[in-house]
Amino acid sequence: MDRLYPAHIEAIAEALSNIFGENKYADREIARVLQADKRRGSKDRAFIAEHTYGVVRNYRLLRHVMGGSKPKKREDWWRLIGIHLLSEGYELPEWREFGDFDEEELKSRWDEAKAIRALRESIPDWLDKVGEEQLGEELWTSTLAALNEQAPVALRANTLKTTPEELAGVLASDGIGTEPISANGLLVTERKNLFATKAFKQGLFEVQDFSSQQAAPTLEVEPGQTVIDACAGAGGKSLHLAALMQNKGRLISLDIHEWKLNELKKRARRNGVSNLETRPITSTKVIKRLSGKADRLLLDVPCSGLGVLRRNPDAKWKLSQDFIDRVVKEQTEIITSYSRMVKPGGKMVYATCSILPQENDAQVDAFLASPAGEGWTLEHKHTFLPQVEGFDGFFVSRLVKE
Ligand SMILES: C[S@@+](CC[C@H](N)C(=O)[O-])C[C@H]1O[C@@H](n2cnc3c(N)ncnc32)[C@H](O)[C@@H]1O
Repeated sequence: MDRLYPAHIEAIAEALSNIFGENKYADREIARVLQADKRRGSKDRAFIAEHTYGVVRNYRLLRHVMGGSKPKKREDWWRLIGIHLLSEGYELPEWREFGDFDEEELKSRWDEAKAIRALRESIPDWLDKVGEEQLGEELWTSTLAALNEQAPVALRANTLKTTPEELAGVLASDGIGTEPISANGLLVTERKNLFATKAFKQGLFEVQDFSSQQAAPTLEVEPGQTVIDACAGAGGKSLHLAALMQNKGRLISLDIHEWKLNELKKRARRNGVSNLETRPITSTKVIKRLSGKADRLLLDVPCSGLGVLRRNPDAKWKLSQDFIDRVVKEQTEIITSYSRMVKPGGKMVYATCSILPQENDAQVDAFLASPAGEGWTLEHKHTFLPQVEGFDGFFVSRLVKE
C-alpha cells in the first residue's frame, strides 16, 4: 500500500469538488490538478488520478456509506475519499480532516448496499433501468460490474513507421512493459506517462483501446481506395485507416467540429500520414457533393458512451435520458443521409462505443428496413463487452451496398 500524503488527498478533494460541483469533465480536471504542481513524481500523479477516478466511479455507493448527503465542503470530500481508501484496504492516518469513522456503521451500510445493484455498482436508478430493459438482467448486471473496473491501456503500433515487435522493443528500453493483444495492438503492462516518450513524439504509436482498434480493419479498406471517415473527431480511427491504406488513395475525414479536425491534422503529421484531407461539415452540401464517391465509409457515430464508462466514469453522472434520446435521433439521421456517399459495391461500417442495442443492432435493423437502406445488406456485426473481451464496450457492423 502506498503511504498517504495530505497534499494528495487535498488534490483529489479539489478535483472532485470541481467534477461534481462545477460539472467539469474528470479527465480534464485531473489533468489540470496534476499540472498545477509539477514537482510530483509519476507515482504521486498515478495515485491522485487513480483515486479521483475511484471516487467518481463509486460516488453513489460511497455517499450511501457516508450517510447519504451530498458532499459540499472540503471536509465532506475528505470523508468521502477516506471511505473510498478504507474500501481499498488502506489504514487511515489520524488526520483531523478525515474526522472519526464509526467502522461498524460503515460496514453495515456497505452490506446494505451490496444487495442493491444500482447502489453496489454506483449508477443512477434511471440508467440502471435503461440497461436492464435493453440488455436483460443477467447481461446488464455482468456488463455493469465490468464497466466499473479500471480500464487497461492499449496501444496501436503505427505500421506506417514501425512494427509492433519493434515498438515493443523501443518501449521496453524506456522501461515500459507491453504484451501483444492483436495484429498491431499492445497492452501496456506497466503504467507510465506514454505521451512523454520519444516513441510517441515520433508517431510510432497511438493510445487506442483494443475494441476501438477493431473498427478500421472491419471496413476492409485497400490501398488506393476512396475512404470517408464521416465522424472523424480527432481522428483515432482515421489514423488507423491511413495506416491500413498504406498512405495510398484518398482518405477524407469529416466532422461537424473543425477544432477536432485541426487536432487530427496535427496527429496525422506526427503519424506520417500523407493521404488524408479534412473537411468540416458546415452544411448538408458537404455530404451531397460526396454522394456516390466512397468505396468505404466509416460512421463512428456520436453515442451515449456507455461502453467506455471505465475510461469516463463521470459520464454516469452527466448522462440523461434526454441526451440518449437525442443521440439516438442523430444516429438515425447520420446513417440515413451519410450512407448515400457510398458507391455501388462499396461498404460501410456503423460503430458506436455504446453497449445499448437501441444505439447498435436496432439502428442497423431500422436502417435496413428503411427506404435509405434499400439495396444494403448486413455482412458482419459484433458487440465487444468488457467482461468478455476485457476491453471497452463497442459495437461494429459492416454493411455492403449492391
Ligand atoms: C464517437 S466520436 C468519433 C471518434 C473518432 N472517430 C475517433 O476515433 O477518435 C463521434 C464524432 O461525431 C461528431 N459528430 C456529431 N454529430 C455529427 C454529424 N452530424 N456529422 C458528423 N459528425 C458528427 C462528433 O463531433 C464526434 O467527433
